[in-house]
Amino acid sequence: MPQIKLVNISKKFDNKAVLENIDLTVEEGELVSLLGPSGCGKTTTLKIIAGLLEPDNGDILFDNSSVLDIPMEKRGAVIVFQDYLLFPHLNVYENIEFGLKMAKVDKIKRMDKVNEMLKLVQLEGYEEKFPDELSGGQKQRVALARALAIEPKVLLLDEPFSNLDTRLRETMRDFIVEIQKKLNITTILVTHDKEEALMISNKIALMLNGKIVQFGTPMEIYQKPISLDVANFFGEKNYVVGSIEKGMFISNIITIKANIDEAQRIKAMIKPEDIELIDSYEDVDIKGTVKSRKYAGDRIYYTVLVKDVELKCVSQSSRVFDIGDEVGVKIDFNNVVFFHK
Ligand SMILES: Nc1ncnc2c1ncn2[C@@H]1O[C@H](COP(=O)(O)OP(=O)(O)OP(=O)(O)O)[C@@H](O)[C@H]1O
Repeated sequence: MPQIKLVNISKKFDNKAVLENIDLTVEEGELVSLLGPSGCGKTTTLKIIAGLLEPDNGDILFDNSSVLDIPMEKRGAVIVFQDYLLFPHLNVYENIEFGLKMAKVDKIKRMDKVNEMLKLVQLEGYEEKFPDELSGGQKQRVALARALAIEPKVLLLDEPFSNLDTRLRETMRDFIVEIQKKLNITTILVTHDKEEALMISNKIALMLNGKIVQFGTPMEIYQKPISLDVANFFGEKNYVVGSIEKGMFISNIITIKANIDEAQRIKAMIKPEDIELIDSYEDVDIKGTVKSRKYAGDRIYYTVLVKDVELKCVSQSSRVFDIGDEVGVKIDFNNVVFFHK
């Protein structure tokens, strides 16, 4: 299964830049997510890799050879779209068989392959069913089986879970990751769901406005965002403004070590989950007052006023505080990230 390399890919629609200088390397057998908000160019990137669209500039390499001049059907990359695009007049067997027929694979081999795929996606016994007799999860498994039947080198998944309810979404995620690992197939998945990308990817390419703004492992990208835009994409954060003097970040509410150059205005990012609230009589340096509380079952969201700074925090502790309570505020300083303002 090949390594995929996008080199300086750009694309315009109606004179509007949709992709700008995209560079991306997906190693053999890796699952990489293209993550980003609606309209940032994820699907366009996927279509360019598959050969459904041509880039205006740049190159696409599979194992270091350009595939730009190779037509879609010979490129060895298949896309599974979010609406599955099953043929409604063909049954499950015929849907899975379709690509093999197009490739003129002989009948016995087709039968073997379809049966292998039915087993892989656990749909044995469903051969005669038509798409409208299937649940969303089953349709998706047929679409996956149809895509994998032709033994592609590259699997491209466009929001494959977005039409499924939460429970089924989790099951299908695990299922796809399992199959992807089993076949060791190089896979690129498009999603706007940050949690999904964090949970299933080897690496994430975060796209904003037609550019890849950060590429890294889920932990790198979440813990060490390189910009405020990246940080904010992953949810609400606290920003405390201060300065750097002699290796220390100094602000109104915290003074901590910071290994960055001296600067007058710096923002320290503190994630809500890195703040713990404790009873105020315990031994803590920072104290505050609970301003608001939102109960979300397994978590509680609080805002806490520390001097003139309002901090958001999320707690999974069984200790519940009331609005107006005086609390101790413990911050995990190891996870603080600094940005120049
Ligand atoms: N064939 C086309 N002609 C003109 N504009 C297009 C075409 N395809 C996509 N676009 C535009 O390009 C931009 C990027 O679209 P794309 O589908 O790649 O985004 P996306 O990140 O996949 O978004 P979504 O998650 O909503 O599908 C959008 O502004 C879209 O309107």
